[in-house]
Amino acid sequence: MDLSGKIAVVTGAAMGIGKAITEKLLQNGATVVLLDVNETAAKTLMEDLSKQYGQDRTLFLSCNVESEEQIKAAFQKTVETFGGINILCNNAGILNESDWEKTVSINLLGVIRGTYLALKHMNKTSGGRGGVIVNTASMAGLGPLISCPVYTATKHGVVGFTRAMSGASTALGYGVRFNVICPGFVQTELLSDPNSKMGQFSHLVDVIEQMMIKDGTLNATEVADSVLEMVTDETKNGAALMIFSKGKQYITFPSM
Ligand SMILES: NC(=O)C1=CN([C@@H]2O[C@H](COP(=O)(O)OP(=O)(O)OC[C@H]3O[C@@H](n4cnc5c(N)ncnc54)[C@H](O)[C@@H]3O)[C@@H](O)[C@H]2O)C=CC1
Ligand SMILES: CCCCC/C=C\C=C\C(=O)C/C=C\C/C=C\CCCC(=O)O
Repeated sequence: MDLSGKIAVVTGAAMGIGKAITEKLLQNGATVVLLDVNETAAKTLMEDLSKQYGQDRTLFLSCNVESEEQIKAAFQKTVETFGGINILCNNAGILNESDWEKTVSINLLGVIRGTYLALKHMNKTSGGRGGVIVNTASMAGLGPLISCPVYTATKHGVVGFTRAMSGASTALGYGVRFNVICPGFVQTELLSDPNSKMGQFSHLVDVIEQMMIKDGTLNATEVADSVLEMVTDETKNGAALMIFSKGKQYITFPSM
């Protein structure tokens, strides 16, 4: 899939992995709409991006993925400005075991909200042009991060939702591919101040630190390379890609 002229929407685009995905898609010719709640970080990034890629290749819209109304308005604005949506990266996520309902609302419900609302514009059976949706899960979507049970649950949910949507989209002729990335530890803000984020499980931080030392860490650009692969490789549908510091591997799930 050639990305020139393609319209991509990235959630949680102002920082970390979302920022790296945005830059990767721009480098490869796409136009990118950045959605985020952090207006300060987004505005600084936008100044940079418009200098590098031109004002007409990017648009920032303040959008909280907890709000159906805000996502709907952001997609509507995207379609009015650029004519459609070809690519959606549901990437926004947090780690907060104390406010675990917010973690579910952003990490899992945000992906579901984003997907259903984007399909209204992308689904070929309702006048859309088809395309691809790539969701950001985590290695914690495949195995337990013991200090973060709710984060783990949301990421398992994202993996399951993506795979089921891939099957549904194929069966119903939506023309939309669905893939999911499962990165290991990535050097971003999400890893900062773990004690405060793990709530009642903060005494397990040492165990996670040992895991991190053993497994190593990725940088966000390495993760974005994998997103690009899943966007452009049209043979990938329903794929889950594990990304770790020593390489990457597509997951084989038991057949049902
Ligand atoms: N950093 C890591 O070790 C790993 C992160 N991930 C996942 O990658 C995704 C991105 O995380 P990072 O870049 O690491 O974190 P980050 O904290 O650096 O960036 C997250 C971005 O999402 C935005 N955001 C947060 N809540 C939002 C909301 N309600 N609506 C819209 N935007 C919102 C933030 O403002 C920020 O720009 C998350 O889904 C995370 O779970 C997955 C595996 C490992
Ligand atoms: C210094 C403490 C770091 C705190 C960790 C914070 C965030 C982690 C975010 C992730 O998405 C974690 C990524 C990878 C590890 C997850 C699970 C590993 C389980 C895999 C297994 O062994 O089965």
